[in-house]
Amino acid sequence: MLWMIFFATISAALTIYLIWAFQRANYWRNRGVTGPSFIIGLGNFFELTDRNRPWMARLPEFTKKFGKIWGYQEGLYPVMVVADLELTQELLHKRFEDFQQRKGNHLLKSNPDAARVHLAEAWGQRWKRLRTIVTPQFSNNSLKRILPIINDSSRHLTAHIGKNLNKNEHINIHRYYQEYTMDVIARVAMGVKESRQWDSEYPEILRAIFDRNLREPFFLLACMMPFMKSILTPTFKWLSNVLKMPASRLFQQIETAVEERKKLRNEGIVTNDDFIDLFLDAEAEIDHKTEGAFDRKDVHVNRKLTTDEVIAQCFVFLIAGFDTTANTLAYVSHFLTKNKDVQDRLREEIDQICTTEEITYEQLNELKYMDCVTKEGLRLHPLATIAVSRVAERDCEFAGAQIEKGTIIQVDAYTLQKSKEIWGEDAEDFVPERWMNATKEQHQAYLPFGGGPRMCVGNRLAYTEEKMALAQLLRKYELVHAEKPQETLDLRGAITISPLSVDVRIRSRSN
Ligand code: HEM
Repeated sequence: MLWMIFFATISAALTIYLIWAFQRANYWRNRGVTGPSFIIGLGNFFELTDRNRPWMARLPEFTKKFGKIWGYQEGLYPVMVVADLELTQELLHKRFEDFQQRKGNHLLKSNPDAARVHLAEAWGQRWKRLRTIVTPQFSNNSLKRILPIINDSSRHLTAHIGKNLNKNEHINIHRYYQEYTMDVIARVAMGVKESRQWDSEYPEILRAIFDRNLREPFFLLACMMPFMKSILTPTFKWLSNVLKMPASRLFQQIETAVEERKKLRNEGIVTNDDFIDLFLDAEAEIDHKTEGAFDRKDVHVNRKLTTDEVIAQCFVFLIAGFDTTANTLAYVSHFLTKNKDVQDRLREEIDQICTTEEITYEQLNELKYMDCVTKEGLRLHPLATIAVSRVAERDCEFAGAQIEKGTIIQVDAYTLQKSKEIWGEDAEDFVPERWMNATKEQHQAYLPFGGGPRMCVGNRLAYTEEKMALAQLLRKYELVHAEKPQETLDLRGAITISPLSVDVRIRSRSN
């Protein structure tokens, strides 16, 4: 009898689920939006999680086929892709109140009122408060204050790379950049006292986080059964603590660092001037309770960050500061080995402007051709565009379709950044000079850091690190391609997009 009740309950639940999944499968068709075919319930899950064929870099294939507006499914979550400049402006800038949050990981995204919410996943009033507190840490003054650290870490990077000088074998320079960006962010955010390139466990932990396989049962179930999230997420987090998975190891390390710092501060010992200290001291200047657009009456708003919030912000900065900037440097290095004329011109500019051993903030700002080179690298490889997405706050109209609250809109930045309509016939080529006379439309179509109020908060830190590393490296060495030049790079990743390897030989300067 009990068995019968059990089977009847399971069959009823399965039938209800299937009816619902079938209905969700028609979400885009009912709205007249086309897109690739998918498996009911799973959606395009297997394409999205294929690390060997990064989904974001594949969006242009489908945009070409289905046009500038199309739809796909992440399990049962409907996603609209837009590759249209006006719609992108509308999404990111003009209709911020309708589209405040970005997509996030369906399994791990925290509840907005959870204790450990970080800036990238918060929304509403909580986001506004965090953003107000965090933004000053990336101002000109703050960047000037941390410049000696960036200078020092980039000199260590140059020394490490220099060990391969004039050798015949090539190195994968991407790994060196990962050590460098981790070094900078660990020193700036976590108060690590001195450079620890090739002697820190952080890069390994971070690599494991980015390289993790998203085709895991928990993530699959979270996509297929959003209603199970309240069980799946805590179970997964508990398991990852027990199994000491990389993200939870990182959280534990940050937790220890923050607790130790609090103890020292309580004893009156002033230690660092890093993000931990700044966040422990931070207070928002505005009382956001009074801001209508972000008012969520049931949320208790405190102007000081809690310890959990400090830990969460440090976590997101380590994650965001490590991989993105290292990838960017690796892509640019690839282009510099392929375009010797660009490398020579850049070195000339560096020689003219960076005349002192310690490179200053003002000198970095004067490197105009460097600006063009770094921008052009990010134009061709925007690498983090998965974050340029928004979620509808309410049922509303977008791109001519009536969409439901919770619908995800993903910008196809790869198409916009390589569109011949916008960039001309040489859109696919590496031409830094184009940035000297870039049009308004081109600036709008340049989205490696997203756009609008949620644009990447760390973009100026990323540019500063990148320019400093290239200036230090190129004034000493020449980057030459491996014996067998890489025409194109093998791309990998389901979150950000990384080159599998960027093979470079290091030579003494020829001039
Ligand atoms: C080349 C390097 C980088 C790239 C390409 C990049 C890219 C992005 C993108 C595309 C977004 C989403 C923007 C949007 O939704 O409109 C974002 C957000 C964010 N980035 Fe970056 N990023 C980089 C470096 C950094 C660094 C160095 C940090 C901090 C140390 C950082 C911290 C963040 C944070 C906290 C957010 C969330 C902002 C918010 O939601 O208010 N990023 N980044």
